[in-house]
Amino acid sequence: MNELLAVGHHKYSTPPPVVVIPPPSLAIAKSKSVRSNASEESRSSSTSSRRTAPPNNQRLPTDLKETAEAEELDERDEEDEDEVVPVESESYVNLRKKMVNKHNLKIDNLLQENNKLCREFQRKQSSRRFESMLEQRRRLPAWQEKEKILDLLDQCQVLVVSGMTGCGKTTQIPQFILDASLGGRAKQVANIICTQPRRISAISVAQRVAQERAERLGNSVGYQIRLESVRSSATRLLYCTTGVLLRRLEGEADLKGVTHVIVDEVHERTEESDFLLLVLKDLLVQRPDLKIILMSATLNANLFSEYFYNCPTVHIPGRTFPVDQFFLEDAIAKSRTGSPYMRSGKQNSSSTSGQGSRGGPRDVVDDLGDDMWNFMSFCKKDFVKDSIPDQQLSLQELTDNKKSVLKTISAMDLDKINMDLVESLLEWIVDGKHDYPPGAVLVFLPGLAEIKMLYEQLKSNRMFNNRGANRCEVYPLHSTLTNDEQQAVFSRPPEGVTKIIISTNIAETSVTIDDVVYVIDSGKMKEKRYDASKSMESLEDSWVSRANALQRRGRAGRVASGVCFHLFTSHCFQHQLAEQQLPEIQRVPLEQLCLRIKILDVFAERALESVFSRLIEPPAMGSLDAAKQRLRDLGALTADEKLTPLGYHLACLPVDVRIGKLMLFGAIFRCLDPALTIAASLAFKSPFVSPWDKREEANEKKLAFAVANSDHLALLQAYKGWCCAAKNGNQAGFLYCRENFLSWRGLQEIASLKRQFAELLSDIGFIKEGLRARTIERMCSKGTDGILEATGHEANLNADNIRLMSAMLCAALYPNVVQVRAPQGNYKMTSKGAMKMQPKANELRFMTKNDGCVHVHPSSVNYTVRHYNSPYLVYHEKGENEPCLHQGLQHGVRLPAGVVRRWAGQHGAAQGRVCHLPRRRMDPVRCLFSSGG
Ligand SMILES: Nc1ncnc2c1ncn2[C@@H]1O[C@H](COP(=O)(O)OP(=O)(O)OP(=O)(O)O)[C@@H](O)[C@H]1O
Repeated sequence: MNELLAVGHHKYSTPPPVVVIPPPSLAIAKSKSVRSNASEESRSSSTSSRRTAPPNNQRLPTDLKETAEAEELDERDEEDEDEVVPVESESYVNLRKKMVNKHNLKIDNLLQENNKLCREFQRKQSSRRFESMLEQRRRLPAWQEKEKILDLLDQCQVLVVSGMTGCGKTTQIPQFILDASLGGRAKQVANIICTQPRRISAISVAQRVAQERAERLGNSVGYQIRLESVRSSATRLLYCTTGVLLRRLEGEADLKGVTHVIVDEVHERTEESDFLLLVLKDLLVQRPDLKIILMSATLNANLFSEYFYNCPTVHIPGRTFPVDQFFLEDAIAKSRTGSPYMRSGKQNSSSTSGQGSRGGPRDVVDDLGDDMWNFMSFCKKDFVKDSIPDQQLSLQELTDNKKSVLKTISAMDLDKINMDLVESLLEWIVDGKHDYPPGAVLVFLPGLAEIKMLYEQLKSNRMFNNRGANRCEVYPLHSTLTNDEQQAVFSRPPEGVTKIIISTNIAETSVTIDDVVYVIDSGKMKEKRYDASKSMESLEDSWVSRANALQRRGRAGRVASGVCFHLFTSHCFQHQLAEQQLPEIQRVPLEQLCLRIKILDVFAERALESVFSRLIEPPAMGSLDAAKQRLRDLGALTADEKLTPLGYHLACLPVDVRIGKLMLFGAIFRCLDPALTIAASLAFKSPFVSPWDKREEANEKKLAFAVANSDHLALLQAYKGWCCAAKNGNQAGFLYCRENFLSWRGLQEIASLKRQFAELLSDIGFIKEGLRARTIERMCSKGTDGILEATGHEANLNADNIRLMSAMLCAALYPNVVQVRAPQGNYKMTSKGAMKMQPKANELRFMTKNDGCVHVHPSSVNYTVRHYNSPYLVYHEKGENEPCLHQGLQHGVRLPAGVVRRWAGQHGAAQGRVCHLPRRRMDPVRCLFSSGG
């Protein structure tokens, strides 16, 4: 196995290690001199008339040529006919190949290109389009701080810039640096990388900046995201995702040729950006000429400054346009809605929410009297008009008004997103019976499921479904859409049509949708959480932090004044929301990060503990020890913390390491499709559902899928059955789900994740190159998810080999092994003599190496099993604090309080092959093969 992985015999992969040819050293000018030239330039350009010839007009021939070029450029500007830089497909394999080739670029070419850029920039000053954009840019608060920022960058290596949303950090600051350098000599032209947390922002910001510079994207400004880039040899300002820069650092540790790295939205504290800061901190010593700029919302600027040896900070005061901020109480008053999510008496008594518990403020309001439903109808009829300001209401009306709002809030389940309220607000906005201007609406919901739910709900409302007049265009926006689909949200609707964008938090930072006037913030988001004691990662719905809420509000008011509705109370905003999210690094498993650290040359030889301790806010060292142990058990890391070939490949897969291992084995052993199905369900959640009142029936159906004592294989059977049923149409698929207690939405999610996983494997060269999730989706025919069609017969030769699947699961989940122990045995006398009786299921004992006795969970297909062919099982997850409950692949099923939140799942390994598994550090796959599998 090690050989397979090391030699990289998967035909598309570039094998480790990468040999990087050192690039020709480019003399990077000290920015001091860049600035002095630039200042001169800006002085000269401001004093001279824009249309007159440059000062050294005695150089006639060049001059004439330049004038002609200038005219040509201006014409091109106005006619929009410059050469288009094609969108390139940058698979990870490609990227590595390119990184090696790139250094062959001659320094002469670079200088020639720089010269051209400087000349073009000169001429641009007189372009009408450039001038008009400049007018707009000058009005942004960031412009007031331009000189200060450039001066500070002259003097120091690191700078933190903070400012309110929309003040111009992302679009302007990189341009200040670039423009200053373009006024200097060719040798001193800056080469800037600006990281963005998400691909949508990398693309849209690059597009905007190119527009501001009156040029085509891919000329001096470009972008690069995983699998796509628009850039050319002339690109000197590259917006890229943080992940892309980290990848680049894998092969190009010193970022030679780059003069500035700008890390945008550092306050988001993603795992990647925290890690990038650590890498850059080390790089500063190696590259004293490299400048680093950290850009952050107003919060937390000091933390970053302290991390970089108390570097200076610049705060950009002021914001662009005012945004009226409303909370739940105002939203209800405006929309006058009732809600099916109201607490019923039953819900009330079982409410787990702190806000809804008895004795809380809601109960006080409940005591106000009237039956709730009567009250709601009263609300709809007699509510005082919105348009009348509070001051003009009688005391009676005012009290009734406030009282009714309080009563509605008291009746709502505040832990749920009230889609009806969202719909009512949208009706209120689109109806236009208010004083706000027309404009697009951006709705923030936590995830894809909620987006689909609202989308469907709006489809049955005449105002939004366009069955009558064409009044609205509704766009979903989430990370699994293609770039083109995501870009659609930036399009302008026809006059009189309202654009409604329903988005996850991917539109929360750095994105400007220029016609957004209204923001509706559900107050919820999906957050990665990790329970180190249980080794369990999950994606949970949680309340946003105040910082998130402000970022969401900031999506309005960027080009005109705006309105934001938060669907939580002002009290909740002020007193209950956390100020900021916990940094991601403290709530995710650390295995992936360990691998990514080790893949970088600078850290390869260093102890992980010393690297982690230098992070801006290091995670608990206990979590690191657990992560290292898991990686060693998995065979990804050696005892002396070196990456194994498996570890190397896992480092390139941004998924949980066990899931990654299963995906790699699926590709290597040519049973890709089933491996991806299981991997996707491990990463998402089990599609099996178990309604409270039909648990028995649901369990029976699940047992019918059981194969080889395996929950994983049961799931595989269920998924295949669904695909088969769906061949007869969607309706048949639905029916199959209903009959078999499967979640249709869950199966859809698994299908979608499978396609994304296939893209990742293709990206690192383990399967056909160039596969994209969306292209795979287009290959779906009735009842398929597109994987078989896209990856081909060869990759799935062994897709029906259950024994091989067992072996792979065993290899991927090792060392999560449970030993099954039967009691000494009772004997029964029969006519043939004494016969050993099979033990009852509850007499079996399940032992793990570290936890002692554990139990199989009731939802597992193994719960009632009395006899196992093999005395060993492997599992995905278990509860550490409840050693008698053995947890597994299923997620999200609520159990009685105080027990566990996830259910068990286990996989029985084939008899005979795994008997040596518990031996320390034995490679399970080798073990399987050596025992004849
Ligand atoms: N696509 C666009 N169309 C029109 N105006 C835009 C566009 N992008 C940016 N702007 C203008 O530029 C301003 C600055 O945007 P920029 O993204 O640089 O702000 P920022 O300070 O980085 O904010 P944030 O941190 O919220 O992303 C916006 O407020 C808006 O006025």
